[in-house]
Amino acid sequence: MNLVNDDNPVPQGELTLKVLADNQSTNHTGDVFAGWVAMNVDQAGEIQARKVAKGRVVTVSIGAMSFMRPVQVGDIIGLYSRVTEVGKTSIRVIVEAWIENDNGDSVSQKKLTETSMVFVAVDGSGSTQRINR
Ligand SMILES: CCCCCCCCCCCCCCCC(=O)SCCNC(=O)CCNC(=O)[C@H](O)C(C)(C)COP(=O)(O)OP(=O)(O)OC[C@H]1O[C@@H](n2cnc3c(N)ncnc32)[C@H](O)[C@@H]1OP(=O)(O)O
Repeated sequence: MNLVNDDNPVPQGELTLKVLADNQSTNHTGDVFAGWVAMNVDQAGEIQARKVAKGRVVTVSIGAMSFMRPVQVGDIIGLYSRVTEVGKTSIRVIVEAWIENDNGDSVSQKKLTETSMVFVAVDGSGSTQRINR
């Protein structure tokens, strides 16, 4: 499966999180750094996985991420997520990040990145927890 592509012109999944790239998202040259995007992708995936686990989850795996375009300070990033598999204790979530800017008349959406993540349901002490379905 080719996870990173522009074949789908609209985001797939549920809008889970919206974040604004600000001055704290940049490196010393003023560019928004990939780690900031990855952190927000991780958070969106966690929010979606928690709904299934009905409790605490931890990230056990993050797939490859390619960044298809630069992010500018002031850009709004929409994080869309969908659950694709639920195991005994694990939840696979695909997260897409889109640059979404609203100029008042129209909203432009450009895909930034996409990845597949696996979260594991855990209890308060961090031990795996079976998911009740
Ligand atoms: C300039 C630079 C700036 C940088 C700027 C900062 C950058 C910013 C980047 C941020 C990017 C975000 C990055 C956040 C990433 C953290 O937050 S990392 C820290 C959070 N994660 C953790 O702490 C998890 C640590 N791992 C663990 O505690 C244990 O491995 C776990 C998750 C409890 C699992 O324990 P285990 O004994 O392996 O359990 P086991 O029964 O074998 O497996 C449980 C389930 O997981 C599945 N599983 C296990 N391993 C895997 C795997 N590798 N793949 C898929 N499934 C797996 C199993 O198949 C099983 O599934 P089910 O059949 O039960 O459904």
